[in-house]
Amino acid sequence: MNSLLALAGTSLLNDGSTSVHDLERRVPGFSVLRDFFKKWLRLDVTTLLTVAALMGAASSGAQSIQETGSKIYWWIVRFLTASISIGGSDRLNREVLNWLGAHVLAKKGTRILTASSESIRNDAWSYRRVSQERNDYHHEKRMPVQYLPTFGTTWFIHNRSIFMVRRILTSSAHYHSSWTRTPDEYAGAPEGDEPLVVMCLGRSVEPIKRFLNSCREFADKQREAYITVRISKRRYDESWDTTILRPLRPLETVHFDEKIKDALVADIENYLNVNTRKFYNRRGIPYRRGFLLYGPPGTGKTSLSLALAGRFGLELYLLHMPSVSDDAVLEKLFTALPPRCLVLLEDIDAVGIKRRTRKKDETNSNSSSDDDGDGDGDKDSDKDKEDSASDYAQGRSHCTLSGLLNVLDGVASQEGRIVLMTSNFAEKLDKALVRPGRVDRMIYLGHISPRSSELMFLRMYGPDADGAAPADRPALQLPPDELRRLAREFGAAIPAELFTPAQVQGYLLNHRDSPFGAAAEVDQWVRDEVRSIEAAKEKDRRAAESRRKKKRERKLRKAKRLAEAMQKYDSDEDVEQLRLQMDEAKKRKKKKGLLDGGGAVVDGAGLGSPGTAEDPNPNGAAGEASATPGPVKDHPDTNGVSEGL
Ligand SMILES: Nc1ncnc2c1ncn2[C@@H]1O[C@H](COP(=O)(O)OP(=O)(O)OP(=O)(O)O)[C@@H](O)[C@H]1O
Repeated sequence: MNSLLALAGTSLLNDGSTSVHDLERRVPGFSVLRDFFKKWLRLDVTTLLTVAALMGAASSGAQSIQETGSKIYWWIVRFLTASISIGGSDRLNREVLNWLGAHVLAKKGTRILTASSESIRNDAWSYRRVSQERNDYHHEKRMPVQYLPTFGTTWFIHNRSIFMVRRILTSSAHYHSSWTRTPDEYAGAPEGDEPLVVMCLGRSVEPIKRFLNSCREFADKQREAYITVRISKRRYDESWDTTILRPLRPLETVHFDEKIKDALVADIENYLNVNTRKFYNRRGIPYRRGFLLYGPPGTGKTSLSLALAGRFGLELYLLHMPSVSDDAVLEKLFTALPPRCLVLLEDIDAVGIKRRTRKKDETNSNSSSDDDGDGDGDKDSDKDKEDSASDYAQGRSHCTLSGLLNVLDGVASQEGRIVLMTSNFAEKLDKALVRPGRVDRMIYLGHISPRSSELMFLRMYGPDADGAAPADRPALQLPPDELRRLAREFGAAIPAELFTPAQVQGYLLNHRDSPFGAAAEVDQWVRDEVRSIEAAKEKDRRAAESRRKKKRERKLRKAKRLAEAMQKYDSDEDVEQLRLQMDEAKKRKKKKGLLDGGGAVVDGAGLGSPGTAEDPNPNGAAGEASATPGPVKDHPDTNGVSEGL
């Protein structure tokens, strides 16, 4: 086709008739085509081809001019500017873009932008919580739409220097744009991981370094009102791939025993002190600190962790243990932690519980299963299969306890970080996990006290932190004395150690616009809640009773079967033979049990197994904790932190 156009092009410049002849010679059938066009469409094909050829020549001329221009441009750029490039995944990349969004794009009236409704992805809480509902969403703030530079170059003046920032297109949008010749900025939206090149007119990189510092300072200021939470969202990815900003939560808004709170804050303050690090290093002690926050759901374990991160200006690295696929992933995530940060391991009891519980069950039901000898092994293996299928479905952790212990204080474990672990079932935790060095303090967060309920009431209806009336509810401006009186009444109506703070908060939220209503209806609410708690207890009691009854019946049936079998043996030899057979069956079963349950998981006496024969520590601190929801002892080797709301 190109040669045809070239030939046709020459035809206009040379003598027309010889060229047509030439064309006919080179393209057989050309004259037939020409006659057809002439007769039916009244068009002269030769002229059409000539015009097209001229346009092609002009375009390739323009292309080569463009290429030359581009070469000259880059030569000048290289000669006249200094530059620093920033990788797509570097945090600085995002900080530069944010700075440009706030300082350049908004002011310069740029016409080609990219928009994001989540300046930083905000979907960390989307992973499944298996056991309970959260009531935490009132803290979430909707992110305003943020406008950022799109692909290409943004130029601006900063501190009297001329800067250019190029956002480089690397993704599949490039393929489309080069294929369709669409300019990059119209071909697709940046995905957020495009590299940047920051250029500055002049031959020194110093102005760029200063500019990058400004971007960092600006980002720090923006962050002051937020906590940065980093999570690993993709199940089989080993990086902290998602960052979310959560509004700062003051420690005062997490209600529990003030003395314990102060002790905890002082402990962390002391740990973060530069002299403490030196102290640890000089004495060869690994510089790490671990805390276990435990108690029923909805008592503030997560809220306290977020508040502590805000209080100490630390980034929070959050791992929901049931979502961690295996030890290798856990190890890679821990290796990627920065030296100074707060790591929150949620629902730590999900690790290694299954094996322990199973083993315990086996021990408890040893005698009955021994007597059985009736193919329980098959049932066990079926149950194993069921369990792992359900693990898979529910996203339960496949990490082993030894894997977890290894990342907590193994050789490769990062120093200088604080680990907070949360658990609803501290009694199921292995002793190896909660030993000092891994867990230095255990803090029980329990049911709410009348005093904490009173404070929660004040927080709900009082003025905002800056002393202003609640901005969204200006009508709700109670005189301070009136507010305090209502809060006292409310607190007095809440029975001690019965409700979780989340329950009380839920009630108050339902009366968000009516402090008088909240105070007036609280007695009725308490009565209703107590009734439903008692109904639930009664239901549990009946279910337990029915389980016990069934177990008794099973045992009776077995005893009957045994007695019947015994009647068939009338000599001492027969009875002896029967005894030997039973012993043999018992041994077989024991051996099988050992093979099934042995070795993979480090087992230990649970915190909450006071008084069992195997438990070397029948009075273990958390054993008491689990037995009663009241104040609980601290780790025996640490200054006692015990807590009751
Ligand atoms: N001690 C508390 N003080 C103030 N608010 C609380 C407290 N405990 C819980 N809440 C409120 O209840 C909700 C749930 O709290 P949070 O998620 O911190 O509980 P949790 O103990 O971590 O629960 P889970 O064990 O289910 O993870 C939050 O909205 C929080 O504000």
